[in-house]
Amino acid sequence: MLEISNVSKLFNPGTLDEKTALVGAKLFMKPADFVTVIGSNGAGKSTLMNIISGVMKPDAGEVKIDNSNVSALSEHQRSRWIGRVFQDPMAGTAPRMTIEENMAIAYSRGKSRGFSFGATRAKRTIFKQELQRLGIGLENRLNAKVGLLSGGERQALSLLMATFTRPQILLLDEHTAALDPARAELITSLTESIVREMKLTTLMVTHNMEQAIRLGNRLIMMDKGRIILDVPEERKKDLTVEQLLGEFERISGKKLADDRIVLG
Ligand SMILES: Nc1ncnc2c1ncn2[C@@H]1O[C@H](COP(=O)(O)OP(=O)(O)OP(=O)(O)O)[C@@H](O)[C@H]1O
Repeated sequence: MLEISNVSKLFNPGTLDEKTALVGAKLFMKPADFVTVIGSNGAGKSTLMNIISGVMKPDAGEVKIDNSNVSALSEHQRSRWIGRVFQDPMAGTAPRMTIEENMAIAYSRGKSRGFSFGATRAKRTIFKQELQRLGIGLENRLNAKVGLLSGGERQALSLLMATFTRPQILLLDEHTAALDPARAELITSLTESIVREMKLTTLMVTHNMEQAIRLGNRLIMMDKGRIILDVPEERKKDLTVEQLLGEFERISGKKLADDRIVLG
């Protein structure tokens, strides 16, 4: 489903500010794989997400979705296959537009030109049904400006908008990190149910070790631009946070340095 082969990325090459972000990164994900990603500061996690979504081009290597090489396609061209939710609740939605208008934009993703952004009665019914899944009453606030929603409400809407056209790949970029614990838990459980129901192939970066172990069927750990550990479902089930930190230390020869680490 998603195949990343030998992807490398170096920022500011040949300058004092040279930074290695990815070194020959390889990752193969099967359909419906839900992979959590943890790693030290500057390990390359966001760069990996940016290269998959087309925000950045790698210096070398390829990204394939469903066996098609998408490396030459822009972020916009890839958006019909990729849904993404960012850490910042402000990032995934248009604040000056209403919930309904935001939903209409997400709904039109991947549809042909000439598709109207307007919300017809039929579309409005679909939007309401979808919003009901979130269980936070947004279906009764279709005309509310998104900028007036709380961070948790906006993140729930972003998650819905990123997924309701069933993307081939869902990228979750620390999408619960900016929320308070109760809202983070709400978004986490919504994520779990949407991913499970839609069988979405999902890659989720998190700084929450407990969440990384609990969610998904596979866990990868990154350090210095490389995937240094890939834990399959059978091993992940019984893993503890202490064991995970120990594994990191054993492989990388240092303690996990992550200033946003949450042990759970
Ligand atoms: N646009 C950029 N310009 C220059 N250097 C960059 C850029 N983006 C990332 N880097 C550098 O590339 C490396 C990898 O960064 P990246 O943001 O992918 O790491 P990360 O694993 O997401 O880190 P964190 O968990 O701290 O957010 C770091 O050294 C970072 O400073």
